[in-house]
Amino acid sequence: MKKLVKNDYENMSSDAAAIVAEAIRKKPNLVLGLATGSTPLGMYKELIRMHKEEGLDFSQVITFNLDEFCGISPDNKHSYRYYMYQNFFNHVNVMPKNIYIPDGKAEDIEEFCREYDRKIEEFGPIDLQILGIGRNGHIGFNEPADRLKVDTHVVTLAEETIRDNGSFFDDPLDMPKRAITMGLGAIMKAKKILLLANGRKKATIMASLLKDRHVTTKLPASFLCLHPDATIIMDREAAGEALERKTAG
Ligand SMILES: N[C@@H]1[C@@H](O)[C@H](O)[C@@H](COP(=O)(O)O)O[C@@H]1O
Repeated sequence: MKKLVKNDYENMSSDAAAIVAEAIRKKPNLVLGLATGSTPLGMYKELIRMHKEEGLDFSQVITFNLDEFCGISPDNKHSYRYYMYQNFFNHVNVMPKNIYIPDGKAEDIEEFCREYDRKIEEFGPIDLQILGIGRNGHIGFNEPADRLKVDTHVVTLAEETIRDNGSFFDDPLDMPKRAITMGLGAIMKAKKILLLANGRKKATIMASLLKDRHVTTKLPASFLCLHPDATIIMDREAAGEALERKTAG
């Protein structure tokens, strides 16, 4: 696993965007796995700038989002679909037919999950998967558990995740308790993985991930240690404890 420590959030974001842009220039019909949350916002902003100022072309790119809340309609401003359109898709030339995001309102959710995996297999494997990380080590919404699922599935969110995300809702009690997430299978089959982490609130989990070097279902991101081409880009704040522990030990 490659680790890059950048001075700040802006540098982390522009490095991530540069990696995405290079991949698209090499392969215009790139299959790109996308993440939500506050972490990749800077990367999306930079990619939009590159599209507008440098003509970065997304017209053949195929995107698969990692996750979506259950029971939330696509036009709900708290849905990840809404987030993706607001923060990225509305500002670049990704074709709507090439955008795949789990449907939190699917009537037959189990069948939807199977179909999502079939689509990933049809176009995939994912060439480049962008990931954030939860404070408990989740990737997508694969929460720490005794067993991690391979396929796209419905997950009951961890208390910590509900607390962390609840503040984005007008009433934190409206925060859905379940979500659809891509499983570890499609994530680990991605040819290249880029995990982004910034801010002090991620320092403890990054220290566990980088220092302990265990693979455990209790820290889903630890599986990235086994991936042949995974890179972590973090800012100094997120890397802080890992760097300190390294110096100390
Ligand atoms: N499901 C998402 C993840 O895909 C995201 O990476 C993570 C971190 O979020 P943030 O970037 O806001 O810290 O938690 C959310 O709950």
